[in-house]
Amino acid sequence: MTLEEVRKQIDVVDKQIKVLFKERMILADQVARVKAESEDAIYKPDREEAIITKLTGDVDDSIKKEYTALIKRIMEVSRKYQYGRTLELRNCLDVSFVTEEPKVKKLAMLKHELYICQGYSRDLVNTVSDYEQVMELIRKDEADAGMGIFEDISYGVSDSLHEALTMNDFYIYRCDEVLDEGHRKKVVTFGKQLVVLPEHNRLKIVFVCKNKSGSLASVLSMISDYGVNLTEIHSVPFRGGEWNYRFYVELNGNLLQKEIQALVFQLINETETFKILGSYFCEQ
Ligand SMILES: O=C(O)C(=O)C[C@]1(C(=O)O)C=C[C@@H](O)C=C1
Repeated sequence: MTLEEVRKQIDVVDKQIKVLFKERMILADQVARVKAESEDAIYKPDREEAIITKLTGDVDDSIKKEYTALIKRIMEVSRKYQYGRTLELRNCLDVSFVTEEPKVKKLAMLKHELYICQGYSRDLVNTVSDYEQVMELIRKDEADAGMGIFEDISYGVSDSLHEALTMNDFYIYRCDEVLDEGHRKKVVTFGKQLVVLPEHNRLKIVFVCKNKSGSLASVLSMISDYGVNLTEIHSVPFRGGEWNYRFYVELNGNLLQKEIQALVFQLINETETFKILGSYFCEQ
């Protein structure tokens, strides 16, 4: 057979797959409706495992892994579709945010970072020695917001600020690039509430995924399935406890967009822990 002839046959098979795929998505929509009514979880790992075992049992070893990958993928896109449909059917995204930036009269910062203070008079900045204290001042309403160096092009990310935001439920709502003696730094402003403005183009998230093969890959392919660009990723091991990692990710998108809401909804439901760390505008 010539290449042309084989390709013609592939085209025929692809058409058949397309018909069946559309039928399957109609069924996925029906599942989503039933589950939206009963408020049942979309992701059912046991059911997926049972489907894989049943279908792959009689498949030749030479294509078993490939077939398993295909079935997994079909169920992944089925879930993606269901998350989007569910959000249309019932407003169940449990993320609260405000749509106005806070007015900042008093700012809290680390003493040794005062030199990067953006747009505020240094006399009005309350300086302390660690981020826990910065956040404590905001909590006690002795400051309206905090500011700190989040990333430095020469030295990397600030683990302590990432950790403090994660552990204290604080959110970034501004990100400015500052040039300091040739070092480019990302300086963020953060506060007690998640602020989402229409002009924001970044969403910072942190998640922990199951410590098993393919978990991180499936989260990354999920992000890509939504057509969302991932602009930064790094991992940090947990302090103490079991050996596992937190993944910090910056996405290109805005929480007011339906697709981003569906992605967040899926991440909340399919990762071990998930948190939004901020929404902001970034020029880069
Ligand atoms: O059976 C279900 O509960 C479904 O939601 C359907 C389906 C599938 O597409 O086969 C999708 C998601 C679940 O994780 C399991 C299976």
